[in-house]
Amino acid sequence: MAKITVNKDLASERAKCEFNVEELTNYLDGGRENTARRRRMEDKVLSVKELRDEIPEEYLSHKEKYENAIRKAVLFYKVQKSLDDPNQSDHERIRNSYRSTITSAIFKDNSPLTLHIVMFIPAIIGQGNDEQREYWLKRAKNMEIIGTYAQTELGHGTFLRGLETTATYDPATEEFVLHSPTLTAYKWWPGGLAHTANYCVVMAILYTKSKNCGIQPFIVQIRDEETHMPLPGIKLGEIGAKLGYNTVNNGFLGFDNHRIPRDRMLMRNAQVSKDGTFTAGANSKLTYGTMVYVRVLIVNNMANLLAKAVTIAIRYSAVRRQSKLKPEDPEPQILDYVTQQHKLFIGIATSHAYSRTALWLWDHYAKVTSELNAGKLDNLPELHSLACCLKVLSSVDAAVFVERSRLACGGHGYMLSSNLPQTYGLVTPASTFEGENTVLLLQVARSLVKAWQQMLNGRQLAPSMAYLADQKQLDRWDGSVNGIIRAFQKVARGKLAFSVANFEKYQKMGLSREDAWNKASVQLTAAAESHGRAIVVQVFKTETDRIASSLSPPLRKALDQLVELFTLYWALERLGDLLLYSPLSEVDVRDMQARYEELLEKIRPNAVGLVDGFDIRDEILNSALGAYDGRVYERLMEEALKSPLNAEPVNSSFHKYLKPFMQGKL
Ligand SMILES: CC(C)(COP(=O)(O)OP(=O)(O)OC[C@H]1O[C@@H](n2cnc3c(N)ncnc32)[C@H](O)[C@@H]1OP(=O)(O)O)[C@@H](O)C(=O)NCCC(=O)NCCSC(=O)CCCCCCCCCCCCCCC(=O)O
Ligand SMILES: Cc1cc2nc3c(=O)[nH]c(=O)nc-3n(C[C@H](O)[C@H](O)[C@H](O)COP(=O)(O)OP(=O)(O)OC[C@H]3O[C@@H](n4cnc5c(N)ncnc54)[C@H](O)[C@@H]3O)c2cc1C
Repeated sequence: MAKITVNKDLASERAKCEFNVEELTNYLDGGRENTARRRRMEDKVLSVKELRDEIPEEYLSHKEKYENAIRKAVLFYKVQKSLDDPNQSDHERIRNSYRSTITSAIFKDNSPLTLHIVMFIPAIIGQGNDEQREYWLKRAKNMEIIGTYAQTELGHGTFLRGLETTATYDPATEEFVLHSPTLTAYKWWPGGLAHTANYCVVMAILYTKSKNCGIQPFIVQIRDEETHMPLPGIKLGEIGAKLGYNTVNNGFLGFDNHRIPRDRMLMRNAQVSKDGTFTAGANSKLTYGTMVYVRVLIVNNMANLLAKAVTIAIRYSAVRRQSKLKPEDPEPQILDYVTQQHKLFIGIATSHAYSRTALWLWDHYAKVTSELNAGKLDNLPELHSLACCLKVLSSVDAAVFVERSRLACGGHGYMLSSNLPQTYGLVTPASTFEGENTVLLLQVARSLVKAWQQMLNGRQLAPSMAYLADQKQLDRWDGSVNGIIRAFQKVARGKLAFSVANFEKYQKMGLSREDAWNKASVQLTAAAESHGRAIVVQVFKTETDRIASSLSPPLRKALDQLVELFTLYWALERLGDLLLYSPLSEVDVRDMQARYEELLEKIRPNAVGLVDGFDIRDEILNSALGAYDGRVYERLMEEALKSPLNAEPVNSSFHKYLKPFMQGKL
């Protein structure tokens, strides 16, 4: 194997790291065996040279990008399948692979099969009855059919009760007639829908016996299994170029009185019998279950994407030298500027925070799902609220800190060869998809207002909201991490109390409940955001304490520093709130600021070790700035030379346009 020459600044950073990087990687992976398994899988996938791109994806046309992505998706799926452990349950498989980012090595802009894996199969599992699961899952898991999740329409994404696609039951033929009555009823956005999928789960308003029975899921064939031609009564296409996700093949779909058999309605929750009698499920919101599942997955996805961005930016900042700190000294590494540390260390801490929170949420999701399967629905509202608020916070923070990582790399961060713009293109849509963030915060607010009323009635609250019932004042500011967590809870409680009071005041002033809610909604969403912050800091602290207790002291210390940095960062970001709702004094603020700056200094020698600990291979980072060896300038030049414009010294446009133009002949 060729010896790697590592940039000397990066090498000396690695030499001064105070903990064992491999121990950190094992901790993040959930044990040495998981690390080994992940690496074996990466080795195997990366050994398939056909999965690599010869020409950088960015130089392909839109059509070529799609075709190349499909070529790789098929191969990638086969390789992954050959590595599957058949003894693992779906839950274990997802839990054990939560740190797997290998998809990024193959697709800079995501796979056209993502929706098949992430939503189509889960929708069948969550919405299909036993018979339907037996039939459709086998076909979907064997890739005999490829599907997607078609819910959003041109006119409605958020407001599901406003969807216009209808599924009208015809008892004479025992069929549903799917129809898009208007242009705005066209399904719009589903990944893989345009040219990849031949089936999809369609969410449509069910009409039977002339009654609207709400949104129900239907499994619909949209293309012929042999020719892949759209079936009669189906209009299909691609929605066009986007900020990111360009290889995901997002599509549109319209129905012209398209008929499907009765057994194509997924009937786990609600049913339509042969004569058209509708039987409602135990809770109509169980139909929204696939979205809850994906919101839970998104939290982890955000942690992984942020880990990628911050690895690139920290390594680059160790290599890059610019300006002067002291006139007599050489130009320092830009990582020595405390403002640079302030921009980036929070990204490392945030990735850890959401990685821990995502696992905690996943286990909670698994517990509630098994309760639902046993007919116990009590914990569904809390799960919905938690999934909404953690999806919102993780997607907002990831977008902010990925973009900050890009900006922290100066001009080179703007290059696609840094892979930072594409990473931003992968995180930013998560603020919109799977429930637009403001809308989800309003769902959280709704659950908090309900909890507030339950508390006033002396009822017990769900565990994640129990702190709302803590009436005790926070008498003293002790500045400890646990003290700050309690202060965050006081902030959330105080903001909620204030928004509930205003909501009630607006109603007393004569506004309808709905108008009062709308008028109070800025405060309500702020309360929901604070509730989310309180949960994340608490889960980050308690889960780190729980899992890290057996680690070596130097690693334990480094992790504690990240927890403290995260807590202090948000305390300083939310000073106004803390001053309003906790006994914080000016002296305490100055003390927090000083501690925060001390922490940056303490973390500084470990910064490269911390991102090395994420253990994201060069092939996955896909970045000229972030590679392990730090050959930043050489790689930037190598990537520049791949530009098709560099294939010839003079471009033909010179003779065609520029020359005649400069000579006044054009
Ligand atoms: C919730 C809504 C906003 C409102 O719905 P309604 O109008 O029907 O509700 P009401 O206001 O009447 O009632 C509210 C009531 O219901 C409760 N409720 C609501 N939702 C739920 C729920 N899900 N579960 C339980 N309960 C629920 C709520 O609490 C209220 O109860 P009370 O009355 O008691 O107070 C709704 O309209 C809504 O959800 N809108 C959002 C729509 C949405 O989310 N659409 C998503 C479309 S699909 C999509 O966007 C796909 C995106 C692409 C995803 C790709 C992700 C990839 C990355 C992650 C995975 C990585 C893995 C990598 C794998 C690899 O590639 O290798
Ligand atoms: C990359 C990407 C992939 C996607 N993939 C899929 C897919 O595979 N399948 C699928 O079905 N869909 C998919 N979607 C669609 C996605 O789920 C919707 O875009 C999303 O749910 C938001 O809905 P909307 O676009 O209608 O936004 P809108 O609801 O129109 O939002 C616009 C603005 O209105 C505000 N707003 C709306 N309602 C309210 C309210 N009640 N109170 C206050 N403010 C409000 C929002 O806050 C926002 O500021 C995808 C979207 C993207 C970007």
